[in-house]
Amino acid sequence: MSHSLSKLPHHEVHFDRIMVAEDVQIVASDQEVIQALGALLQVISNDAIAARGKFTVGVSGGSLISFLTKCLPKLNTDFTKWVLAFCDERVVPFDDCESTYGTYRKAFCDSGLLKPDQFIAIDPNLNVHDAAKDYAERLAKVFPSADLPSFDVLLLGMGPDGHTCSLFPDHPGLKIDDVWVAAVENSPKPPPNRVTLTYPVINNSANCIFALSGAGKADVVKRILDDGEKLPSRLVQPTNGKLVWILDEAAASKLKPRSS
Ligand SMILES: O=C(O)[C@H](O)[C@@H](O)[C@H](O)[C@H](O)COP(=O)(O)O
Repeated sequence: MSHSLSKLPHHEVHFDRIMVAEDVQIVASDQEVIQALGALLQVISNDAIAARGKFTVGVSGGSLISFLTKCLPKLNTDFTKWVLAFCDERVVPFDDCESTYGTYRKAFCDSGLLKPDQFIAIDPNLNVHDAAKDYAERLAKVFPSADLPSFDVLLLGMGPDGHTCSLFPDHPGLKIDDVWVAAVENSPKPPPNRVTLTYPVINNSANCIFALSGAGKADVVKRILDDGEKLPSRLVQPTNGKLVWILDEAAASKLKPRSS
């Protein structure tokens, strides 16, 4: 079954208004971001495992990895039931320092917390277009007979330009809504060749969690959470799922005061 352009029901993507309630958690520092992220993962993973015998999580690169290295080892969860896929991935060899899977494997498999076969990794030997198609087929094995994958949670980062996954401002990937995984050839954030989940998959997740820290994100956090600017991270609008922003005070420093 190939998730080619014609395969998916056309997913109307309306972003003219913010449709989901979002939970904005502002905590003191990145340490508390890590704690809050861990607390959510503990609840979501145990609920998923109790309900379906497995926990499907999409992970991102960047600073999220260091957050997870600090919080995952403290979780009380059955890691053998975790299935980890990538919200986006760079199409480079796994031993390249830019490989997100390679970084996760070093961080979590060398320590024995997770096993390599718990990760749904890309085939890095394919060109970026074939890697995207192939990745969709790999995801289809995790979500058999599903029109769209429904992850229990996607763990998202956000760049200072408001990108998330490998969906960048003014980039054609933003409009791709009839495949599960899109190819990105000219990412403004190196390396250039990536695959990324598309919004139909992202917005079909039961939970989307942004975990951000640092003053470098303050401007774009304001543009998104106060001004509602339609940057890629703002277009994360889970249709039936929950949207959570975990921000430290530095990242939230330009936000208007919010009622708790
Ligand atoms: O592999 C990637 O590049 C990421 O998936 C990317 O989307 C990342 O989440 C943001 O660029 C934020 O990165 P930082 O958290 O390091 O700022």
